[in-house]
Amino acid sequence: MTSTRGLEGVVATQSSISSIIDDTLTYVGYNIDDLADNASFEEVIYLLWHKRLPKEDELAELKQQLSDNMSLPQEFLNHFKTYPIDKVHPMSALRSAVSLLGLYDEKSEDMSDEANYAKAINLQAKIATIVTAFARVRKGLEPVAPRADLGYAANFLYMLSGKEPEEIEIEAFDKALVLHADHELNASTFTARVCVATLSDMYSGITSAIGALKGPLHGGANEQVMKMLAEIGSEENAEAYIQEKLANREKIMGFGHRVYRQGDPRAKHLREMSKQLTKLRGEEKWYNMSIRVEAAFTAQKNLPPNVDFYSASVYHSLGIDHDLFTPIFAVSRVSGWIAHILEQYENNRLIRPRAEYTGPGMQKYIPIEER
Ligand SMILES: CC(=O)SCCNC(=O)CCNC(=O)[C@H](O)C(C)(C)COP(=O)(O)OP(=O)(O)OC[C@H]1O[C@@H](n2cnc3c(N)ncnc32)[C@H](O)[C@@H]1OP(=O)(O)O
Ligand SMILES: O=C([O-])CC(=O)C(=O)O
Repeated sequence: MTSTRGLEGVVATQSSISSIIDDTLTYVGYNIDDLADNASFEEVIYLLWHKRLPKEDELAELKQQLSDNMSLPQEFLNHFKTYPIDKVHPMSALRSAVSLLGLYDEKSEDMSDEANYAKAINLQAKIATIVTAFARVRKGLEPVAPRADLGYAANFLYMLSGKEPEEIEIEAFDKALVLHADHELNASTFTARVCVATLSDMYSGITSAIGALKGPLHGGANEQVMKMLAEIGSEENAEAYIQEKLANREKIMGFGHRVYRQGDPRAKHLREMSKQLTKLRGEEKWYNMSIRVEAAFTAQKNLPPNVDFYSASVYHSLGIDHDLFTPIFAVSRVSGWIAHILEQYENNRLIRPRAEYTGPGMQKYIPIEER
């Protein structure tokens, strides 16, 4: 029995949700470039959950269901406010809050299709409210209630700032949500599938997935990218900074990928968005710095930027706190996690691989006084 480090190249399941073939990403057969340019996040949610694009009335119904379920129960908010949330990372708060959400759902253990769909809507709708409420409560501000007349992306930005977002902000944020929604069997999606393959409930699956997304080798990289850009500080420092990090054999966050070889197709969209938004804000330095970091890094290592690299300067330009970048990834990716959880339930088998044992051979127990 031999093992493969990090399960590289191992095909662990079948899925008809998203594919990465020859560096091309598709959701249910639609190229991500096509979706990024044309689809709204709500359309993508529908696509991932139903494996087809919605008709107008179906999309309207989904939007209504999300809107109807966005508000958090007052008891939940009261409980949430008792956390020491000014001291914790928002991904830790989100992980615990999603777990808590399960306690407020009387049907959390009901495994019928209807109950699972209701859980899907509840999670997708409320995750935006949880992240934005957290962001405000930790600053001593009251949460802002969602507005029924706003779409998902607009509502997120509105609940975060309390101000009606500009059209360009809504479009950029919506596109970022589309780009992050699903990604085949990435670490957090695999985690969600492993969890629910024991026939555990959807809240448990999403809570586990949030824990996996949090790490800096996965979704947590976007926050680290912004930290790096802030450390670099000015465009002229980019090359020297990268040289020093590489000389110390440190990883540069936002570069490299387990599956893509020529590059992550999502990065070019985020690069363009970063260019536009930093210009709009008069803060081109973040884009210019990112371009110089990319050039300096790729001149040394053949590892192109991944989805996390340019999303950092995009979210920064939208005025979002840096430690909310990964929770925003979760707000989008929960749509993909849910699709994979539903697919897992549909044709379930326990996921239980083997380990190649590398410990000592058979030993005889030695009584404690003789050791
Ligand atoms: C949404 C997402 O999850 S996208 C990924 C987000 N994560 C990051 O951006 C973190 C930085 N990148 C990385 O750590 C990696 O590229 C990963 C985790 C994404 C992929 O990792 P793996 O496929 O396991 O590759 P692994 O980490 O083994 O790297 C292979 C080699 O490339 C190097 N390498 C990979 N990524 C980087 C990087 N970002 N900076 C410097 N070197 C790197 C490694 O040091 C290693 O070199 P070595 O063979 O000389 O030791
Ligand atoms: O697929 C991966 O390993 C990581 C990734 O890019 C994602 O989850 O979007």
